[in-house]
Parts: sequence; C-alpha cells; structure tokens
Amino acid sequence: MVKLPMKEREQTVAPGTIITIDGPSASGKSSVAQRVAAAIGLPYVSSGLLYRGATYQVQRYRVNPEDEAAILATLEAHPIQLLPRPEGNRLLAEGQDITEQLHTREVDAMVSAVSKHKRVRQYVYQRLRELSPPFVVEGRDMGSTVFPDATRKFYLTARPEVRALRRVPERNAEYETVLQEILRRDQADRAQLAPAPDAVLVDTSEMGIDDVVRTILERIPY
Ligand SMILES: Nc1ncnc2c1ncn2[C@@H]1O[C@H](COP(=O)(O)OP(=O)(O)O)[C@@H](O)[C@H]1O
Ligand SMILES: Nc1ccn([C@@H]2O[C@H](COP(=O)(O)OP(=O)(O)O)[C@@H](O)[C@H]2O)c(=O)n1
Repeated sequence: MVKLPMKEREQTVAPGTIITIDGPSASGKSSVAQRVAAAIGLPYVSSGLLYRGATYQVQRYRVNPEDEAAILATLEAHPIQLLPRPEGNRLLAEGQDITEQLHTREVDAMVSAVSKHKRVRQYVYQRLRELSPPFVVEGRDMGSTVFPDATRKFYLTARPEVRALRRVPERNAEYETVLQEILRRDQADRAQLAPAPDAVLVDTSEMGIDDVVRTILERIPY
C-alpha cells in the first residue's frame, strides 16, 4: 500500500475513511474534493489525471487509441505515476511532471477513447487501490465501481450549459465549442457516469463552491 502524505493536523476521521466525489466534466469534482479534503485534513486523489496521463502517453508515442494492447504496452514501457498532493495532484510520466500538459483540448478529445478500454480501467483501478486510506477521491466511477464500500459517496451534477461556462476560461475556446465538447464527452463517458445507488446527488448548477463543500462536509462523520 502507498502511504499518502498527511497534513500535520491530527487525524479527525476513522483510519479507513474513503470519500468519493464523482460526476461529469466541470461539475466541480476537483475543486470540491480539494477543499473537502483540506477541511478534514485528508489527501485528495484525482483519478482523471491517470486517464489523462495515459492519453498523453498514447499521443506522445503515436499509439492507436483503439488498440488496447498497444496502449497497455506503452504504459508498461513508459509508466505514469500519480502523486496525490494536498496542494493539487501531480502526474509523472517516466519521472517527468506532465500535469500542466494534461488539461488541454487535445487530451480532452481522446481521453474517452483511451479510458473506455477494460484493461486501461483495470490499470487505473490498480494504481488507485494501492493507495492507503484515508483519502478523498474524485472521478466518475469511484463510488459505483472502484470503492463500492466507501464511507460516503457524493455525485455532483450541473446543467451542461453551466458546466461549459465554467470550463470556457480553462480552455481558451468559444462557449459553443466548449459546450459541444462537454456534451460529446458526457456521451462518450456514459458507461462510467452512472452514480452509485447510495451516492448523495448534489446539483451544483445554482450553488457556489463553498455551498457545495458545506453540503458535503455536513454529511461526513468527522
Ligand atoms: N459550484 C461552482 N460554482 C462556480 N464555479 C465552480 C463550481 N464548481 C466548480 N467551479 C469552477 O468550475 C471549473 C471546473 O471545476 P472543476 O472542479 O475542475 O470540475 P471537474 O473536476 O468536475 O471537471 C473550475 O474553474 C472551478 O473553479
Ligand atoms: N474515474 C474516471 C475519471 C476520468 N475518466 C475519464 O477521464 C476523462 C477525464 O476525466 P477528468 O475528471 O480529468 O475530466 P474533467 O471531469 O475534469 O473534465 C473523462 O472524460 C473520462 O473519459 C474515467 O473514465 N473515469
């Protein structure tokens, strides 16, 4: 098991605590997970960065995103590593921090094709399950598939138009283009986007980040 760096504050949750925060693109998962984790003194883990890192390697080594075996061979030869840091997760590829290259339209355009392969998902699940609780983890299927026995599960949603408006400043692209790309990725990700039946659903369309964080903290035993 991989011990995660813990904030110096004394532990306030049970040692085995796992909080999952899932949802579609720009629903607020990363921002909210980072704040919730900081509030209860836990590390937070971004599963999406592992899929983005895998996609970056596929593009870097010009691998066919439809070729599952070639993708796995590339990840074996050119490994990626997630560093969950309280100030923000970092993703290393062959020892180099490539995090800044991962939130781009190029990676957005291909990440669903790479992520849909069963063995790619198993590769990511393996990395995540090596992490030693307690932690907050965000993604799409953390509560439904990867950590079904999580202590608390949350599923953030927001209207696509709201999510597109939030994403525009991060992608330096026109609103309509960003909206279409979000709708395309929602559709491409639909297999892993179903909330766990025991997840608390939070529609963040009309909520500020602090309200979402408060809504989640109120439902966590700490
Ligand atoms: N409830 C909210 N209200 C307003 N802006 C938000 C809200 N949640 C997230 N944001 C902003 O929207 C953008 C995308 O949020 P992010 O946490 O990256 O979403 P995700 O991880 O689900 O893709 C960020 O700039 C973030 O600050
Ligand atoms: N748990 C997860 C997390 C991400 N992903 C894939 O990785 C892509 C990027 O996830 P992300 O969380 O970094 O993306 P945003 O939601 O921040 O836009 C998603 O569009 C999915 O294709 C997944 O399949 N399962």
